[in-house]
Amino acid sequence: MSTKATAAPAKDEKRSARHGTLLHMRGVDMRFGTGVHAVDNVDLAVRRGEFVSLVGPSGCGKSTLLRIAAGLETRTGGSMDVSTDAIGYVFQDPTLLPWRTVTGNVELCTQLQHLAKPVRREKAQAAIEMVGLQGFEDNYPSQLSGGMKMRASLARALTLDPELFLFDEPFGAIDEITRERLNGELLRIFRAQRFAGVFVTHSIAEAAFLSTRVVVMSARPGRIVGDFDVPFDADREPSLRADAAFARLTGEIGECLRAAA
Ligand SMILES: Nc1ncnc2c1ncn2[C@@H]1O[C@H](COP(=O)(O)OP(=O)(O)OP(=O)(O)O)[C@@H](O)[C@H]1O
Repeated sequence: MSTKATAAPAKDEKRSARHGTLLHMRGVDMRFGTGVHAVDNVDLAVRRGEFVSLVGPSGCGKSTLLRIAAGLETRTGGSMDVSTDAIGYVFQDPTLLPWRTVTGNVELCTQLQHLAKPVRREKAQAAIEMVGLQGFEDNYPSQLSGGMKMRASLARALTLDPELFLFDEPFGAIDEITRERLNGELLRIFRAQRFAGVFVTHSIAEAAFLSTRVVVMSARPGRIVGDFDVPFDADREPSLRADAAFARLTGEIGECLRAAA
């Protein structure tokens, strides 16, 4: 999918794809019809194998930026290349259909793509196993915990084999222990799939634990005011959160965030 607004889209798109850049925003701006200036002149490039978290004060335009990347919202300025059609999006809410089982929900996207039933069954089962929901295939959403619903939502997006995976604060409403477990599982999936990830969160610790880069946005209109490389190995254990280097990094990100608020 390309949503470029510049004069030479094909050339730029090929250049981005060659460098593995799946999302490239240049000077992206968003002013809503209500007069709210949500996003101000954002430059953001995300390559395959990068997991970029966006942190920033509430209302600074993080979700808006993600929705623009997904093509759910049309920017009012700047340009953007998205060099893939395989985009996964996980919302804050699991958005499961209550009348469908876990398998039925996970199959939904591939069903909308008109994939043959055996193919979508196979993809759904693989995704269900990837998120650790095996044994619950026939359960309905009302029979699942909040964490399990989120796993099902993640599995549904995984069936699309996303190359660009966008997450809008998916674990915000989940208790801390389950959230840490889901962070570990998402990291494992990222290591296996190597998509380009953009993850919106309010938690600095979650951002630093999951990401290869943490981008800090200012208060609205959201601008990028900090971009931190995360130096830890891809193979991260929960104990990393207690590491002195981890505390130093989250401290620096927190300082940047406080100055930006
Ligand atoms: N469709 C819309 N029409 C008008 N204003 C909107 C629309 N969507 C978002 N906004 C406004 O744009 C600003 C940015 O909203 P957005 O949801 O992107 O912020 P956020 O950083 O994700 O917030 P939070 O961290 O609280 O979820 C807010 O002031 C919001 O009210």
